[in-house]
Parts: sequence; C-alpha cells; structure tokens
Amino acid sequence: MKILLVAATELEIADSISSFQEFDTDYLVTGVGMVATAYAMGKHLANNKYDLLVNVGIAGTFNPADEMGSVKRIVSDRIFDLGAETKDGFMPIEELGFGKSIYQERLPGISLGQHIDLLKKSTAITVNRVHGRNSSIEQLRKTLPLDCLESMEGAAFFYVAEEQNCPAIQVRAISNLVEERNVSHWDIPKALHELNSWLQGFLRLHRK
Ligand SMILES: O=C(O)c1cccc(C(=O)CC[C@H]2O[C@@H](n3cnc4c(=O)[nH]cnc43)[C@H](O)[C@@H]2O)c1
Repeated sequence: MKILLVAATELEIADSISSFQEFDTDYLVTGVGMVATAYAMGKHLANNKYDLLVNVGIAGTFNPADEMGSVKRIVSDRIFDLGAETKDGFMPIEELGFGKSIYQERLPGISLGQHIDLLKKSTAITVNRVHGRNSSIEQLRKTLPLDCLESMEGAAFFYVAEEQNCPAIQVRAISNLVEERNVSHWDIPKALHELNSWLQGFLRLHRK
C-alpha cells in the first residue's frame, strides 16, 4: 500500500523519520494551519498518487476526562466558523449555499485492521485561532459533543483527500485541554511519544 504521511510540523513526526526511510514511505510537512495544509497537499498530490493519506499530529481536547497522550482517530472534522454572522447568530456555509464545512475520514471498502480499529473514534473542529479564552470556550462547549478535539489542519486535510478522491485517515494524540491559554499545562512530549509509537506500529503493518 503506497502511503503519504502528512504532518503540520517536523517536530510531530521527527521520531518516525527513520521508520519512513526504512519502510520507504513518503511524508509531507505542510506547515501549520488550513491554508498551508491545502497548498502543500494540493501541490504534492498534483504529481504523486497514493493508496492512502494519513494525517498525524497533536490536538487539544474539550473533554477534561481525556488523558494527555491518548491517541484518537478523527472520523469527522469541521472547518470551524466557515459561514456568515447574522443579527442573532451564525449561518453555516451549507445554508449560504457555497459548499460545506464538515469532512469525513475516507476508507471506501478498505480495512486497515486492528491498529486503526482499536483507536477511540472522535470528531474534531479545525480552527485558525486556537481557543484560549474561558468565555469563548464555555460558549463552544454548549454546541460541541464532549468528545471533540481541536486542531489547526484536520478538516483541510480531509477536504483535499475528498477533492483528490483518495482514501484518508486522521490520527491525533492529545497534548492539551482546550482551556484558558496556559502552555505550561500542555504535555507535548507525551503526546509526541504516543503518536509516534502508534505511527511506527501502523507503518510496520502497512509497509509497501
Ligand atoms: O502556543 C500556543 O498557544 C499554541 C497553540 C496551538 C498550537 C501550538 C503548537 O505549538 C502546536 C501546533 C500544532 O498543534 C496542534 N494543536 C495542538 N493543540 C491544539 C489546540 O488546542 N488547538 C488547536 N490546535 C492544536 C495544531 O494542529 C498545530 O498544528 C501552540
């Protein structure tokens, strides 16, 4: 199976780069955010074809019960705030008639086995501005499922996979609770360790 690993930063996959070389697997570092992700993927996929795209990274969680470092499979991801403000609220892009904001994992008739099946499934939102103020987080909690993650790339990754009609999965390890900004609470080393352990196991099973 020809796989492309996609990550926002080199830091997120640094511990697996020797495995990519060992298993002859391509990887793409896009830069942080939806615009950088869509541009880098579109450019790369114009000249390269894959059987599976895999987006990996760290993420924030809205669920205080989630353990730092836990690895989740994002099955549905929404471009947050894509739409228009109205007098009393918000009109999503779907209602405006200009497209959609929710994108899904894509595994048409493909089984990737237990290594992916055993991961806990989650939904996510993808943001340009990381939530870090109590008032906006409290507001958001009223509308989101508790089991929801936040990243800065995921929905853009699924968008490009859909445009390219290519199978795609997204796997993220939790580095922080979405709370009032306090980076000292984040556990990026644990998230990176768990993410890369998962990734190396996955590559071993799905090498070319
Ligand atoms: O310093 C900060 O406030 C800060 C905020 C968000 C992310 C970072 C990073 O250094 C990592 C960038 C990377 O991490 C993903 N990520 C991790 N946690 C979250 C989150 O709570 N909300 C949104 N994105 C998150 C994101 O996908 C970035 O690519 C520093």
